[in-house]
This record gives sequence, C-alpha cells and structure tokens, in this order.
Amino acid sequence: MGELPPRETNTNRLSTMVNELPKRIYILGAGNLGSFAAHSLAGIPQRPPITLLMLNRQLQRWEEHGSCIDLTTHGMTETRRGFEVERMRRTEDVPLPEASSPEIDLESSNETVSEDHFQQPEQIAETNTPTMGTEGPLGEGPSLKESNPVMDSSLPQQAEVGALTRQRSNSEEAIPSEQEREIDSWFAEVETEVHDQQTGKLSMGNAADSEDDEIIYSLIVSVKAPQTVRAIQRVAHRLTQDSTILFLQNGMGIIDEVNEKLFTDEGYRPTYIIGVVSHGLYSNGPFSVVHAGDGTMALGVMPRMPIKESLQPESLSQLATSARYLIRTMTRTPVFVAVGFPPTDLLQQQLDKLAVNCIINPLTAILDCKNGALLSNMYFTRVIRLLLAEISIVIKSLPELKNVPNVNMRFDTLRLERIVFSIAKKTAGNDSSMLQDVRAGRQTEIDYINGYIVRRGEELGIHCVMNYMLMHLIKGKTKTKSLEQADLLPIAGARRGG
Ligand SMILES: CC(C)(CO)C(=O)C(=O)O
Repeated sequence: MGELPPRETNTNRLSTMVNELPKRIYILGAGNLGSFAAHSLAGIPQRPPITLLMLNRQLQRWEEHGSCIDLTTHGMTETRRGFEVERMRRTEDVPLPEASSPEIDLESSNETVSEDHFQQPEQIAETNTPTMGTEGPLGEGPSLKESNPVMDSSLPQQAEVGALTRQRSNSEEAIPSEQEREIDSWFAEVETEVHDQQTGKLSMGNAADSEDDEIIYSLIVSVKAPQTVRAIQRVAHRLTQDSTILFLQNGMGIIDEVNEKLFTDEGYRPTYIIGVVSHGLYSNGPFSVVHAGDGTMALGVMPRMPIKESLQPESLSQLATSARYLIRTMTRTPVFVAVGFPPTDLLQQQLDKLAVNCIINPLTAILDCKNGALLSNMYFTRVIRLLLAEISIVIKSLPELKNVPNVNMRFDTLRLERIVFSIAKKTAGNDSSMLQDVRAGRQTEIDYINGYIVRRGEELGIHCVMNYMLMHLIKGKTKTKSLEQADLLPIAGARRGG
C-alpha cells in the first residue's frame, strides 16, 4: 500500500498561513512604549521588518536623532537601526470622525504612558518617570448609596449630574477646550506639512509616503488614549478584517470608541489584542528610552463581537492569522516577558491597573506631588477609600464579569487599596504620567481612567460622584494650565499686552 500524503491538520494549515502572511509590523506612536517595542522586536533572531508610522514633526526628530532607537538598560545603551519609516497620509484625504469626548452626556467637544501589570504588584519596578487604561447590578445588590457614607441626598443625583455635564458656559464656547486644543495641535502638523510642501522647506528624508494602500496586517498602537481614534484613522483604509491591532496603552474604553468611530461593521473589523504592560520606562529624549524596571506584558485577544455578557475566548482556529503571528512574535521577544491570557483574565488585570491609575494619577496631578506622597497620610487615605468604594462597586457590577468566580473578592475595596499602596510605594519617586501631562498643559487620559468608571457607572445606575469630581478637577486644571501657557488666563487687574 502506497504512503498516504500527510494529513493536513488545523495546526499545519495555520502555520502555513502564518508563514505566508506578510511579516511586517507597523508601529503607530513612537513614544516610550512604541520605541521600546520597536527596539525590542528589532533584537530578536529573524527580526520582523518594522515600519514606524510618523507625522512630519516626528520624522524631523527621527532624522535629527540619526534614524535609530536607543534603549538604555542598567546604564548600558544599545542603539538599533534598520527601521522603515512611513509618513502618514494627510488628514484631508481621510474623512475624519466627529471628535468627541467619551464622557456620558458631556458637552460635545470636540505620549509617556505608564503601564503596570498588577497581577503580581510586587513585580512592578521603580521607575523615575512613568511612560508608557456591589454585589450585582444596581437593584440586585447593595447600592452605592447604601455602602458609601458620602452618597447622601445632598449630592447631585443621576439626572442632576447629567444636567451638569450638559451645561456649557459662554466662556467654554469662546475658548476651545484643552481637548480641542490638543487635538488641533496634533493635527496642525498636517497644515505645516501642506505649507512646507508648498514652500519646499521640509525635507521628507528617506521616509516613504504611506499613501500607497498596502494592507497593514500587524499594527501596534501606542499613542495616548485620546489620540487613538484619530491616529488609527490615518491608516484605517489599510486595515481589514485580516489585520490585527495590538493596543499598548493606559486606560479603558478605547476599543469601544475605535469600533464606534472607525470599524462600525462587526464582521469587518480587525482583530484586537490588548497588552497590559508593567515595564518601567522613561524617556531620555525622542527615540531614546530607559528601561528602568523589568516587568511583564499580558496579552489577550478580544472577542470580535461586542462584550455584553461574559467574555468567551475565541478558539485558536478562529483567530486571524495575523493575531497568531503577532502574539507569537511578541512572546518570542524575551525583553517583553509577554504571556497570553484568556480575555476574562486579561480584563481583570486591566481593571486592577485601572483602579490604581484612577487613584494615583489624578491625585498626584491635582496635588502636584510624587506618587510616594500619597503614602502614610490619613487624609489622603480617606479620599482614596471613598474613590475606591465607587470603583469597586462599578467593577463588581460589570456585566462582562457576571459569570466570573471570585469577582467580589478580587475587586473588594480593601484588596484594591492594598494594590494602590503597594504600587505607590514601588513607584514612590515617580511623577505619574498624568502629573507630567498636566504640568505640560497636555491633554490627559482622564476620560479613559476615572471617566471610564463614571461612564460605566452611569450605564449601571451607579453615581460615581467622587470620580466625577476628580475627573473635572483634572480637566479644569489642564485647562487652566493650557490657558496660562497661551497667556489667556483672566487675572483681575492684569492687562495683557500692556
Ligand atoms: C502606576 C503609575 C501611577 C506609576 O506612576 C502609572 O501607571 C502612571 O503614572 O501612569
């Protein structure tokens, strides 16, 4: 009897498909995390081709820096080259989505990200400058009001909070919000680009223009949360349902926004992978990153369909080939210490991290202090507890965690408090990423941190007034800062230009 041809198993077929897939990995956002990702991927055997997607201003800095990325670990700097760069297509060629804040009922208004993996909080390494997201639904379990002494009737209730959020004062009409300014300034580069092309002043260097419509199969996105939609918008025409986007960012709710604004058709959206990163990274200048603390990268493929009830992992054979390729490539890059998790596990890690960011980031930004200043101060501890009480109830009520065992224990206020203090201790000498943003008058990620809790709480009928207040203090502080920087702050008795 003749030998039978080898049977094509699922695994065989998938690895053939993976081998046929274009190996190029595109990186959108060359801040600390993006540069760290590019540098690390460039160091593995049979390195994948890597393309950095840039705007003009970044391109200029890239060329000034010598078209390379430096990564400093334990005082030793390693420089890596050989990256392709592409200038992203101009926005006027792309229909831009209505820019909006992810806040519920808010007035329609129009990079260092610190990522920490909190499954093992003791692993979080100290960094100098961070770089780099009830017992049941209301009615089934205790309400926030019952469990939280501050939730009394003197505080604005749901309708009032909604009404407050809808108000827009005349002064707000007159002066663009800090979000509008930030988005404008990001996109102002396009205008510069047109002008410079006309005057011929700007050298495009060796950068390819990404106006060819080559499909992007593997994309890593590491821009700040509020810039994500508009950044992906620039390459959305090159993304298909065969593509995979890996999000390496702070905050939560970004993917919902990307779906709502860019990939509305569930059947045709790319596969999404979320990465929760705990490496301590800080910047030494453009394309120059210090890897100050070893960490991990938890990766999880998000189900294609909207997450309503509990998250079902997609079976391996259902995964896009590009997703398998990207996960394989990330996990074979030793520096990342990357591990894949089922979606529900990853979600819980994201929520742990979110809870920490909801406390440390805005409080340090408002108090203008290092993370460590939140420790051993009973006044701050009281504020932290009130905030965590709201956060804990919202998380425990999330429908996507409904069938997950031990959710109540895992997201208990006391456990969250322990994680917050442990991270504050480990990063005691840090300026949080939000503090850095506020100081620089940059738009913060507050809408995707406390704003996410407020929004999910509203959906569930839980009034998160503490988080709501904090969110608006941050927005107010950012606005004041940006007005100060633009010399627009009205001060009694002071005359501008006089
Ligand atoms: C954990 C913390 C607060 C470290 O500074 C962080 O992730 C951030 O600053 O964004």
